[in-house]
Amino acid sequence: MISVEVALERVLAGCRPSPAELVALPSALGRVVAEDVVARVAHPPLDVSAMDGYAVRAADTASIPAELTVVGQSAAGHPFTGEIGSGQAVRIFTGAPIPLGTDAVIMQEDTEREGDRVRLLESVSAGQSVRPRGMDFQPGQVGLTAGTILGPRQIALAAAMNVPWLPVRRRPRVAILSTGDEIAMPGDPLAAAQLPSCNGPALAALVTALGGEALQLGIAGDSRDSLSAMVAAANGCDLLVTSGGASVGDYDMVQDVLAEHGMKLDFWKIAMRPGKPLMFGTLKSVPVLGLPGNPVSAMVGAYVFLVPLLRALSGLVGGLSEIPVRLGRDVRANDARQDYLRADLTRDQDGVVVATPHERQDSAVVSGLATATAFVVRTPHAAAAKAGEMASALVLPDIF
Ligand SMILES: Nc1nc2c(c(=O)[nH]1)N[C@H]1C(S)=C(S)[C@@H](COP(=O)(O)OP(=O)(O)OC[C@H]3O[C@@H](n4cnc5c(N)ncnc54)[C@H](O)[C@@H]3O)O[C@H]1N2
Ligand code: MOO
Repeated sequence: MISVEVALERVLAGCRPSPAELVALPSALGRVVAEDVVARVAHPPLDVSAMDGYAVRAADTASIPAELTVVGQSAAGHPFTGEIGSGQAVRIFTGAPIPLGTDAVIMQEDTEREGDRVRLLESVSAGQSVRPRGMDFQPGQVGLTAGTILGPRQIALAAAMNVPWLPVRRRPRVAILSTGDEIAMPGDPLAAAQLPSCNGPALAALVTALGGEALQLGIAGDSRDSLSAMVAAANGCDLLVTSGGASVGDYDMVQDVLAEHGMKLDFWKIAMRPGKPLMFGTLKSVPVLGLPGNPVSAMVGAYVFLVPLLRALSGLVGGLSEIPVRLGRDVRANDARQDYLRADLTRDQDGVVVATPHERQDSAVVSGLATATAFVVRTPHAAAAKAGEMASALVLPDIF
C-alpha cells in the first residue's frame, strides 16, 4: 500500500489544465482565468474629480478666504470645454473631468456660493480631490492573472478594464459511474435489498461545486457487460470517477473491466482509512479515479484526491486547506493507515478552533458525514492523543 502523499503526487503527475475558452462576463462567475488579462482602457479615463465642489487653481487658494468667479460647470459625462485662468473656478461634480487650467477641487462644504461668485473657506493643494487618469490602471496593464478565480470583485475589474470576454479554463467534464446491483437511483422503486445511490449525487455535487461539468452515467450492475457498456459511455470526458466494486469480493470487477477497455493501472490500495481500496489509472490518457463504494470512503477519497485533481484541471494548485486544531476528545494511537476522522469544528474561549471527532467512524454512516465540518487527519502510527492536544484537520467547504 502506498501513502496518501505518494498517491496524490501520482494522481497529479500527468494532469494538465483543460484548454482555454472565451466566456462573456455574466457567465464568468467561478471560472478560472486561463491567461493574463490586460486593461483595454485607462481608469479613470481622464483626470476626474473625487468630490462635488469647484475645480480651481490651487495657487488661487493660497490665502483664504478667497473669492473666485464661476465660469461654467463640468458634470460626469459632460466636461467643461474651455480653459480657465487665474481667479476663475468651475462648478464640478464627482467623476467629472477636471477642466483645463485647474489642478484641484475644493469640496462644496468648504465654500459659499453667491450668484457667479464662490467664496473658498479652505485652501487646497495641487492634486487635491483629483483622481489622475490611469490612477487605477493604464491600458495594457495586467489586471487579472492566470489562475485567478473569478468572483464578483474580479468581474468588476474585468468590466472596468472594458474586457467583455474572458479567457477561462474549460469546465472539466467528469463522468461519474456508480456500481452495484443493490444500488438504485434515489426516488426509484427499491427492491427488498436495494438502497439509493448517494455516491453519484454527492460526487456530481462536488464536481459542480468545483466548477466542473458532472455527467452521471448511471448505475452499472454487477456484471461485466453492464459495466463495460457504461465505461464506453464515458468516452469524451476529461476524468472518469467510479464508485464501488473496488475491493476484493467476487463482484468487485471495476478494475478488470476498465483494464479490458485499455486502462493502465497506476495504483490500487492506499494506506488510508476510510478509502483503502482506492484506485487510479489512465484510460486513453483520461485519468480514472476508482473510489470505494462505502459512502464515507467515497467522499473522503473525493475530498482528498478529486478536489486537487479538479483544481489541477482548472489550472489551480492544491486541495482542501489543512489547519491546526485542538482536539475535542481523546483519540487512539493510529496504525499504518492515515486516518480521516469526521469531526465538528467549534471555537473555545480563546478563539482556538476545536475539532471533535465523531464517536461513530463507520464508513457507512452518512448522517455523520453530512454534519461533519472537518476531517481530523491522523498520520500513520500517530501516538494516542488527549482532548486539548493539537492536531491537524482538513476543513470541508461545501461551496468552493
Ligand atoms: N475482504 C475484504 N473486504 C473488504 C475490504 C478488504 O480489504 N478486504 N475492504 C473494505 C473496505 S475498506 C471498503 S471501503 C469496501 C469497499 O468496497 P467496494 O469499493 O468494493 O464497494 P462495494 O462492495 O461496491 O460497496 C461497499 C458498500 O458501499 C455501498 N455502496 C456502494 N455504492 C454505493 C452508492 N453509490 N451509494 C450508496 N452506497 C453505496 C454498498 O452497498 C456496500 O454496502 O470494501 C470492504 N471490504
Ligand atoms: O477504507 Mo474502507 O474505506 O474502510 O471503509
